[in-house]
Amino acid sequence: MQAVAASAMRIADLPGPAGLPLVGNAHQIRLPHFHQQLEAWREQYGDAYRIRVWTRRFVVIADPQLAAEALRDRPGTFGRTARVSLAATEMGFGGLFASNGERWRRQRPMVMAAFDPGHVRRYFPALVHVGHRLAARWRRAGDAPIPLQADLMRYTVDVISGLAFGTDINTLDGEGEVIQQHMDKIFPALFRRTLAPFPYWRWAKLPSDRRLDRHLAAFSAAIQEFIAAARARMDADPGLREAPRNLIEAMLSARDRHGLQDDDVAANVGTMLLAGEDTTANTLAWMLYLLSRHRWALERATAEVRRVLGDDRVPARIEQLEQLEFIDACAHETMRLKPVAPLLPQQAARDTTLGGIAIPAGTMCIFLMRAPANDAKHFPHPAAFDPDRWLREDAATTRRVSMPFGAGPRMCPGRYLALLEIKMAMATLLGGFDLLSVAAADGGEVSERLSFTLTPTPLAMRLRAR
Ligand code: HEM
Repeated sequence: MQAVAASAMRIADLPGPAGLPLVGNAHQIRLPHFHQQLEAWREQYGDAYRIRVWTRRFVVIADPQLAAEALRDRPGTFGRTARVSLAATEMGFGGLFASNGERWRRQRPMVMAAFDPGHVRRYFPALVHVGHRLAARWRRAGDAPIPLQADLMRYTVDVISGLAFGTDINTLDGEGEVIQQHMDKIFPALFRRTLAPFPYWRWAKLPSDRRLDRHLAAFSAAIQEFIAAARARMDADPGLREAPRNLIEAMLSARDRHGLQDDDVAANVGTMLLAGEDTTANTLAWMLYLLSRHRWALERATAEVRRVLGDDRVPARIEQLEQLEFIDACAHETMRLKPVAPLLPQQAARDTTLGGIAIPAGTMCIFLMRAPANDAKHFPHPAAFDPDRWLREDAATTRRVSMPFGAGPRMCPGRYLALLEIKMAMATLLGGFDLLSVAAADGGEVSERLSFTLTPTPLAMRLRAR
């Protein structure tokens, strides 16, 4: 990243869609389809253009090299937008994802340690246990349609609370009220608030804001329970202060030594639940949908799982998951076509230039992450579902352009866990069941909706136990 050169192009000189006097381009944007609108404008205006939403000006960048350059230059030059930070902090999630600068720097190593491959591998027996519960849940469903995303979210929340909080909340065996039903409302609300023209809810609350407050209160009570349980374990066994076994214990023991506050601990517990739930569950939902539409790939994936598992119906050893090459390729191909983060908004923390464009401090940049990964310039037959492109010799180039976990120092710390969870769920499903169908629960078309993450229309899955 260079300092601003006198010859740099001004944002006002970039091409972009014409807007109306007051609203700019706001009237052309429907939030659930914001990403598709930005991708369509990219076809017209190229890899760098500008838009205005009310008073806020955005530079939209779809060049993968420039995106990687900016994402690497964090926390110094770019960071999460002030809107995301503020809206998340107001809702109680001012943890790692929403922080910038020193506050981010202080938290990142702790989170990285909690999700490092060595730690995640030690958790594997508990993951096997959750896999068995998922299989049992699906066997209980029999021939009935399975609400795919809802079940997958039970799975991901059970995994994350076991791994990061040391609490077995077991929502997979339950049917009633679960923590996920609050998270379902919180994530989309956070997204809406980050793009709202002004923060009206600070002055007057609509009925939807009051409902959100109730969900936030219930969610916060659940978080406090995780923290209280961890405190009780640490009081009973003071040795855990020196050798914490999971993220929540690490944060509690670092609280005194590294100046973390109670609020930081709660904010990160909430952050991990949100960041770990929706992302992995929706990636799995998209993957099952795409496999159901490409029967040849489904058959190959099924054959691979059954060969590797032998007599097991649920994986018993991590080495089995590590042999699932084709499943791994299917996961990457799914994240190329349906990345849960098709765009990454960032705000410039200081004056800079990016690709010859002068970017003053405070400018909002939106990096389009899916567009280049679906461009014939970088990928032959970009619209095809072709997992083999990840197994070919030139896969390294493929990986440089498709960046589903982001890039640079803020790259997703949960990526190793996410891929392991994905393989565990897929092996449990294909090992123990035949996948009959995945379709929109209402019988209509399956479409994309952006609500912080890219989600499919609610899906129903049918299985037959082997
Ligand atoms: C398939 C699943 C997942 C995908 C596609 C995904 C994707 C992403 C992306 C794109 C980012 C932004 C990276 C950037 O700014 O460069 C991110 C950040 C983050 N992810 Fe994930 N993620 C997944 C699963 C998880 C899991 C399982 C966790 C663990 C709980 C997690 C925790 C986080 C956190 C805490 C951040 C913020 C990191 C920071 O700002 O330093 N994610 N993720």
